Amino acid sequence: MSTLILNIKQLLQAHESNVTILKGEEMKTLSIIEDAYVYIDHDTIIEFGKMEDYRPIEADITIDAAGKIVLPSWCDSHSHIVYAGDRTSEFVDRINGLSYEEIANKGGGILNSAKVLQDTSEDELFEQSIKRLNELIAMGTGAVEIKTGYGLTVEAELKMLRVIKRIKQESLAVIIPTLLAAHAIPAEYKSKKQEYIKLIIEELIPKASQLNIVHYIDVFCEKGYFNLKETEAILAAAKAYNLQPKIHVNQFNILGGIALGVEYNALSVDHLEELNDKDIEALKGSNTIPVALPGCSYFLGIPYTKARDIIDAGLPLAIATDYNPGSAPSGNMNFIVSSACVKMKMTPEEAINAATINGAYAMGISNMYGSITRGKKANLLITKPMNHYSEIPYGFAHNPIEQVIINGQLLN
Ligand SMILES: N=CN[C@@H](CCC(=O)O)C(=O)O
Ligand SMILES: [Zn+2]
Repeated sequence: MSTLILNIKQLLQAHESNVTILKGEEMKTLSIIEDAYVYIDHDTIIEFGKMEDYRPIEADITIDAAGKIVLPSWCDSHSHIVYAGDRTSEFVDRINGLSYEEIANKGGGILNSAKVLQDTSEDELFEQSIKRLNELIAMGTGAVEIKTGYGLTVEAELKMLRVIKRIKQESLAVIIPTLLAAHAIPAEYKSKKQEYIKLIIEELIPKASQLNIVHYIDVFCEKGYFNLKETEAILAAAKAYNLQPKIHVNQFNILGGIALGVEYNALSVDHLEELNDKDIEALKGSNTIPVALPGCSYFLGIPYTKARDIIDAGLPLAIATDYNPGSAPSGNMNFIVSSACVKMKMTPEEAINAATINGAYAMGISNMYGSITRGKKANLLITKPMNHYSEIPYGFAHNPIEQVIINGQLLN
C-alpha cells in the first residue's frame, strides 16, 4: 500500500536529517515546507519536498491536501488511559470546594479507581481502554505512553499490563507501557507502606519484567505518596531489570525528584507544576526531558509548568495529556497544544515541537517517530483547511484534524 499526499499548504516538522530532540532556542523554529508533497510506502516515509520539485509517482491512494496542513501525529508521552469507570462524583466534590488532596485523604482519588479496576474483568478493561485510545487517534495522536498504577496489587497491576499488551497488539498506534505500581499506597498497606514497596521491588518488578513489554518505571514522588528515599529504592531496584525512570515529580511539592531522576538517567521527569532554580540546574546537561501536563493544571486549577523558564534555560520540553480519570480526563492533544500556548506562553512553533518530536523523545521513539524524515514511520495527520498552522492552537477546544495516517494506513 502506498499513499501520496499532494498540494500540502504547509508540511511541518520536515527534516532532511534525522532530528531526535529540540532544545531551548531550537524549539522556536518549526521546520516547514510550503506547497509540499509526501510519499509513503507501506509504513515508511519515502519522499517529501516542494511541489515544484515533484515528479509523478504511482501510488495506491492519492490525497489532495490543498489548503491543509500536514504534520507528524501527536506523540502523547504521558497517559493513564487504561482505567475503569470514571470519577465524576469527585469532580462535583471539587466543584463544591474539596481539593484533590482532601478527596484522596477520604479514600477517593487513585484508590477509588484502583478498587473499580480490581473489580473489572480484563476484557471489560480492554474494551473501555481501547475505546479511549481510538478517540485519541481520531484527534491526531499516533503514539501514546500508557501507565499502570490503578491496580495496586500484583494481580491487578499485571492485569493492566496484559491489557496494555493487548492494546499494543491490536492498535496501529505506537504504545509505550510504563510500570507505575508506586502510584499510591493501597488501603490495606496504609500503616505498612514499606511492605508495599517491598512487594513492588521483590515481586511486581520481576513479574512485570517477565511479560517482556515494559521498559520504563514510574513513581509518584509526592508528599503523602512516595518520598525521595522510597522513590530511589524503587528506581534502584528497577535499574537491575533495565527499567528506565519516567517519573511523576513536583506536581504539588518539590521533594528533589528531578535531581534524583537525572541521577538515575530518567528519560523524562513529568508534571513540574512546582519548579525551582535548583531543578532547572539539575536538568542542564542531562539526557532527561521535562514533560509538562497542562490538562492537569487546567482541570485541577493548579499552576501551569513554567515553560518559559525551562525553554529559556536552553532545555528541551515535551507536552502531554496525562489522560486519567482524576486529574485530567481528556486525551485531546490539540487542546494540550493550545493550552501550552495560551497558559504557558509557548509559541505555536514551540508547542508543536513539544507535542511531536520532543514527545517522541520522551517515549524513547524519536529515532523513528515525531518528524517527517525519509525512513521514519508514517504517522501523520492532515488538518481541516486552514491558512496557517497557528490556527491549530488558536482555535482552542475545536478539532482541527481531518484525516490521520498511522503506520502508513489512512484511517478515515
Ligand atoms: N499524580 C498522579 N497521577 C495522576 C493522577 C491520578 C489520578 O488522580 O487518578 C496524574 O498524573 O495526575
Ligand atoms: Zn500522570
